Amino acid sequence: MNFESQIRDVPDFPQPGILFKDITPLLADGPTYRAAINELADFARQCGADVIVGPEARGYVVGAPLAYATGVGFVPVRKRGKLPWKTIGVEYALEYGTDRLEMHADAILPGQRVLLADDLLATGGTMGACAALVQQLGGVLAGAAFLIELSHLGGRAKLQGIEVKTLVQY
Ligand SMILES: O=P(O)(O)OC[C@H]1O[C@H](OP(=O)(O)OP(=O)(O)O)[C@H](O)[C@@H]1O
Ligand SMILES: Nc1ncnc2[nH]cnc12
Repeated sequence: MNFESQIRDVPDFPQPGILFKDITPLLADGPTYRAAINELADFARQCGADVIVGPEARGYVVGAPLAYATGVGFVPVRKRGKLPWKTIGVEYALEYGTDRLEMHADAILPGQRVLLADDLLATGGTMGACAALVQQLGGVLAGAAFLIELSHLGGRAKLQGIEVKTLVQY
């Protein structure tokens, strides 16, 4: 399946100098979206994932169908102030800005095998923060799955020791 042909480049979004990788054409094409999730689901099964963790918002369009496909649960990571229950949180840096990510304090059980999922790995700030949240709760990082990797931004360095699967690399 040619995933790359369904990813649109948008220069200077959301700010000058950023080449934004727009996945909405891929999501809008049913067979391509399904093939992408199926490929990442095979990886999730190989990792022996007990639960999928994904950050808002685009992490949900990868993480939630992966959870459904593999029959495990999904845990949302949200930006500050959005989760209703007791949370743990971590500050993180993005390719364009900084923010705080939070997870419910009871979301992961100690020893659970966690697969991290998102649409895109850039600097690794988001996934590094998700990994830190999982580790704070005693989860085991079983792997990390993405549609896209921007290799020149070196995000894998923030996921050392974790098996990483990406479908399209730039
Ligand atoms: O590897 P990084 O440098 O952390 O960048 C990747 C993250 O940036 C984007 O999310 P964004 O924070 O723009 O939020 P969104 O999903 O709500 O658009 C993307 O969906 C990843 O989560
Ligand atoms: N270049 C990029 N395109 C789309 N999403 C991103 N998240 C961080 N960097 C991005």
